[in-house]
Amino acid sequence: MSLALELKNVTVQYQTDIAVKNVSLAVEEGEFLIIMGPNGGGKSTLIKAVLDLVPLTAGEITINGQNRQHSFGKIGYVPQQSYFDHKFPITVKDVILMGRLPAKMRWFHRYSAQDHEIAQRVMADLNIEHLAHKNLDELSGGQKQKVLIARALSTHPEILVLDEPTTSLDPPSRLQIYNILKTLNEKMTIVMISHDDQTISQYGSTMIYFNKRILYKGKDFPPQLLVSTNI
Ligand SMILES: Nc1ncnc2c1ncn2[C@@H]1O[C@H](COP(=O)(O)OP(=O)(O)OP(=O)(O)O)[C@@H](O)[C@H]1O
Repeated sequence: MSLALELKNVTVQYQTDIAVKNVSLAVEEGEFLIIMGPNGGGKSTLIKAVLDLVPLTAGEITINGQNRQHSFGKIGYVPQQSYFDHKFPITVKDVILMGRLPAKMRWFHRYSAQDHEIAQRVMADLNIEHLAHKNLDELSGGQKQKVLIARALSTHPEILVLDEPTTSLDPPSRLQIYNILKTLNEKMTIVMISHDDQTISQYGSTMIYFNKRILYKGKDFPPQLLVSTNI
């Protein structure tokens, strides 16, 4: 089995704060990796490092054996929902099309017929075609989350990275999102930050407990870790 993602001795430091400390991690193709850990423990920084959104202080990250800087389009990213200003007047289809924007955008970018076709297809896959012309702020939390997943899928990624995709969703909407992810996991590797310890047993193939470094990696969530590590 080949590696979808590999981190070797990765450190990320913000000014004086070390958020990720000398982390090494190998994620195999087809894994569903769940990252848990305390607030402020560096989980988001870890995935931002994978996405090339923060510079590495030390170490190396490869995506399918290639340096992370050559991974544009290979990773789909679903950020925390709070990233989006929900009052911003933008339609569902426009949000999904934005996922097709090239790494180096020109001033007047025109979406191609293929971009529109792909946006249509990912909306159909997630059963949200009927929402295409709605504004983002007209949607429920669960619908918004599906739109963000559709946007991430619009580049046909090999890895899908999600930052707490079910926060603030009710249990039925959570279940819908998890089931979508389970189906997607048949075709792609998934890396997801979650505070929902129910998730690991049913959906994740591996979990790590993270606080600046990996304190646990395995198949089960061990609650005693929270006590024994005093966090
Ligand atoms: N852009 C930044 N500049 C400076 N410090 C930052 C920046 N982003 C995060 N940090 C700091 O890095 C540490 C880790 O933050 P990070 O958001 O990665 O943690 P997290 O585990 O995702 O937290 P949460 O569960 O609350 O989302 C925190 O101390 C935070 O204040």
